[in-house]
Amino acid sequence: MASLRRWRWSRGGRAASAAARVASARPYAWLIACLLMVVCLPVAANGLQRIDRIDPEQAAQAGADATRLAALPSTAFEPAPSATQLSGADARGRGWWRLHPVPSGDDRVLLVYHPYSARLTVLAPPDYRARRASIFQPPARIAHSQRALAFDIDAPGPIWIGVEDARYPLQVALRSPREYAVEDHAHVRVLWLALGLLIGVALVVLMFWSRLRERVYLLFAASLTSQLLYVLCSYGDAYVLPGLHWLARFGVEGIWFVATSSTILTVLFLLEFAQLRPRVPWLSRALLLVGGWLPGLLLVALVWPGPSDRSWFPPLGNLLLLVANALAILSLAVAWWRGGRHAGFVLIAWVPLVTVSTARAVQLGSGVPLAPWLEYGLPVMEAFAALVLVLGLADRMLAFRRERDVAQNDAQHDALTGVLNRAGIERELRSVIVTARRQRLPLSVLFLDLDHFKRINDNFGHAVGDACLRAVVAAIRNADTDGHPLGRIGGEEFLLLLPAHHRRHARDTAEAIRLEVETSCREVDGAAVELTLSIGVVDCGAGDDAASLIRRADEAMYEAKHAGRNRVVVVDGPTG
Ligand SMILES: Nc1nc2c(ncn2[C@@H]2O[C@H](COP(=O)(O)OP(=O)(O)OP(=O)(O)O)[C@@H](O)[C@H]2O)c(=O)[nH]1
Repeated sequence: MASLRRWRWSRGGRAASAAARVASARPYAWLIACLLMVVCLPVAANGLQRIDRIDPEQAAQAGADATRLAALPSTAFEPAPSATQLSGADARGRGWWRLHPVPSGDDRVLLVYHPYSARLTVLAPPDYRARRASIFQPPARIAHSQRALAFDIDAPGPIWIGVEDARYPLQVALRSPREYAVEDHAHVRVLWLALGLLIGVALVVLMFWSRLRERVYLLFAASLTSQLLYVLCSYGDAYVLPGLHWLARFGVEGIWFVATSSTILTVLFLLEFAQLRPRVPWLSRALLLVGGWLPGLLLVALVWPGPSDRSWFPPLGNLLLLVANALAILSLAVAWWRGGRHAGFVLIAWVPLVTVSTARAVQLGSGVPLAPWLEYGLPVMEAFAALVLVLGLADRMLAFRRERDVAQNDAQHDALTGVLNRAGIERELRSVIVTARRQRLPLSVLFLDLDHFKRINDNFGHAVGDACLRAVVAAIRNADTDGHPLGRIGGEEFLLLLPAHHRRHARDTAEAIRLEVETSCREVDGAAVELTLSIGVVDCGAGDDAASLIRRADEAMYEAKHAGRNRVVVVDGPTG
């Protein structure tokens, strides 16, 4: 046994060092490394010499009675093909087996892994009294996870196991209590690492929804929660968790209900998040039918009172899941190909998840034992998908923010000249007044108006008039190299804000602008326009607000007009 453990650990060690090499080669190779570790979780010899399958009819006649089972003729037993699993159950998942343990003087634990829907009856030495268990009937004192149903074996001798409702061959093993504890801890670590991630992401997404009230967040959180619940129920851990043990009363039908609800919620989330409806209308309709409406009908049929036989459910449910998965991948691929960036995110998240969930559906449907990679494939890939989709949500928020910024920019800027529009410059003025007051700094405002602009339009046309407005803005920027806030507040009227400028300093800037326009805007677009500016300058007084500053600057500009245009007029503040 010790050499076997050494071999196992050296195998795990080689896998880990190989994984480390991969990790240095690629940035996301840690994920592959994690998967390798999971796939290479130690598998011990199972402590059994042989398993015999008992003829179903003769086992039924003997009932759950070890004495009568032991008295069956040798023709009632046939060696099972494998000494690690209870294979050969009938179509309803029923059967009886006799286990021959490897002789040992130590106490051991009989483990039946991943029982899922199976209900067990175990007759074991020394007393051979019937002990019944399933994940829906957990023992009163829980010492381990529900990964395996465990029965203490205190004495040598054959063990009898009766199974009902098994959906695939069950793996069995006899281990020492210590070995059981070690392997169970390894399992709990891996499982709860993945589930913890899922829970964390679901909570964060729920918080986002509580503030943003966008349906896509709610659907995402609901999809994650239902996936989490499915893993917890199918692994049996839900039934030992406080607040969830009541789910045990629904048995395996409860698991089917959760699985189908999870498919529906996930499909609704995909449709919304990847914007499949506008991008791939036909495919999204088909997806909604196969992944939404039909599973919904199945759910209604499942809870509908009537005949208790629900064996029709798993094949139908699994079939719908497989078709919905295929449709989802196809829809996402087409949407991505048509430029849907978020469909790309979902594809990256979904392909591994769909692969493992399809494999799980095939495993459940075909009755092959649960493989180690598949045991953790589902929770690990769900956690991976959750993380990628959070990235996708962040990307979606970024795209919305960019759109909002563009809209905000458009709303505050003049399309013709690119400077702030009236609303934009007034907002800026209110802000610089507050700052100037807080910092006890001066603030000057220039009101600039083109002289005889009507004539330019009349003589040269509006196109030249527009070009003149752009030329004036360029000239103002040339003269005011510090790029102070500039806005167009009317047809040919501009406002320039000069924070930290005293009146005299502002007058110099205004004069420089006036001169620049006069000299550089004589000709625009080949037209001899001879542009000039009349400029009013005021500084911000104690009693000023944005409106009074603009009004006083406008009055100063009018004084410049009346004084003959092409000049700068500075007026004193109301209170100095
Ligand atoms: N090309 C062009 N013209 C505009 C635009 N907005 C307003 N205008 C014109 O600007 C002219 C403004 O004329 P007025 O208000 O009479 O002023 P003015 O001719 O410059 O005369 P003073 O200001 O007194 O020197 C009008 O003819 C408007 O049609 C614009 O975006 N493009």
